[in-house]
Amino acid sequence: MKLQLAIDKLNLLQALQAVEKLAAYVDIIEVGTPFLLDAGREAVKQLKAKFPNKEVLCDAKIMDAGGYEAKLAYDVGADYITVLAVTDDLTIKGCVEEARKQGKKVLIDMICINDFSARVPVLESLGVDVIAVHTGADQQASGRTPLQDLEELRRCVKKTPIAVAGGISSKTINSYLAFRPDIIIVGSGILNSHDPEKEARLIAHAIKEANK
Ligand SMILES: O=C(CO)[C@H](O)[C@H](O)COP(=O)(O)O
Repeated sequence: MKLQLAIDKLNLLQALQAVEKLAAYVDIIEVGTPFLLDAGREAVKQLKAKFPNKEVLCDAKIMDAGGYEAKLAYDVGADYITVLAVTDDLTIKGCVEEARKQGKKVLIDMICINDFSARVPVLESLGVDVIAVHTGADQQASGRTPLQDLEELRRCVKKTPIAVAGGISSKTINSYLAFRPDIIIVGSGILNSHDPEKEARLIAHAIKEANK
């Protein structure tokens, strides 16, 4: 089980400084969508250059032009790109083909998918590397969490690694660990905490215990 740190609301300098302090606890560094809009591919490039032993995920939330957009991210050092499960299968296929060419990975974001039992087998047949349930920031504001979605994804998936994102913190992590996701994605839980290092340590410790 890996910890992915989602960086959404920092600028590039703040992100480089934050990862410097948190790197010991983190397996995957996520250039979140708002951060990508703010800093562009330079964020992926600089984080990969500064932390070559970490995986870097570019949360481009691709919706069209799959192969082309995936290549833009992989070419600057991304190990993973994200593509939305709601999009056309051809877009996902384009991302997977580019990933296979470059030895990289595709993470599918299930945001706004309601029928998991219909969509998950198709995604698995397309050869995606990770399927993630995700309660978005706007959905979180209405009180939703990704816990039930994770439970359902665990039931529907046959072979693909799974991930979970959406408002997770050290206080709630154990309920998610019970479903054994392969990647736990945490953003605001760590970066908005009054002590980000302590929060990252607590979460990494919970994951380490679950991995035993
Ligand atoms: O993809 C995202 C927003 O679209 C976030 O990166 C993801 O939800 C994790 O952040 P948080 O833990 O703050 O919810």
